[in-house]
Amino acid sequence: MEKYIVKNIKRPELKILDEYMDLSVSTIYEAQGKSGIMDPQLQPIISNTKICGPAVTAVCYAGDNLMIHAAIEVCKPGDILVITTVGECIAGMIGELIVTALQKRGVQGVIIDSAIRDVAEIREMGFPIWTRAIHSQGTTKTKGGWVNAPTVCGGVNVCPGDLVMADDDGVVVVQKGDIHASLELSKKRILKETTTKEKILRGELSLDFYNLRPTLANEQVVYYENEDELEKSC
Ligand SMILES: O=C([O-])CC(=O)C(=O)O
Ligand SMILES: [Mg+2]
Repeated sequence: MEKYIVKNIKRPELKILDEYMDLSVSTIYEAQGKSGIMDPQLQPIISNTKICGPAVTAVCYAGDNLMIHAAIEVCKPGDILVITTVGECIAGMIGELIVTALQKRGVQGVIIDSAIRDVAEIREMGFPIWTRAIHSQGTTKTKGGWVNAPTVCGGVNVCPGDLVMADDDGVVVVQKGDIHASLELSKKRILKETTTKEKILRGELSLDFYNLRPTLANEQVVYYENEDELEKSC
């Protein structure tokens, strides 16, 4: 299979990325019909952080980070580098030095379906990464692969230029062609949740406004007035 690097990709407009920043991973995932969410084992190394931007992808061979070095040159400010490997990999594919280079290019953050190292330093640098593992084992820089090829990260298809959002809840991907529709659906969901929250704050019970009492009855869940009544029935 031909190995390649695509230097220029189409990215979503900045205006729409700004609008997405008001959303969250869980909202987008729900609005997309419960899809696009990565494996929850990809965890953030810094909490209370949200990133949202176009995906640049790097596909490396396990234990070799040559294609990450090649990807750095292709990244533009605001990009999110999505790194996957051919073959399972728990070696520390990126560390403080690569993160220094990524920060210098204005990359917002990294999603990596393998491992990283130098975590204390990267936290200190305030650079957000969602990673499957942390491991000090080093890598080689000898094997060709792909930059800006379609890939699968954390179980989700990612194409270059897709929108990636990551926050404390995980990582979600919005395919390029769905960006406008997902935004509208997400906004609708936020409106609905705002109304629900207002009801909760007014003291309304979710059992009533979701009309869940018939469901409890259908599930044959029985109410007792107190523990004595329960004991008597046993
Ligand atoms: O150099 C590497 O291969 C990974 C690393 O530790 C760094 O980027 O600092
Ligand atoms: Mg290092």
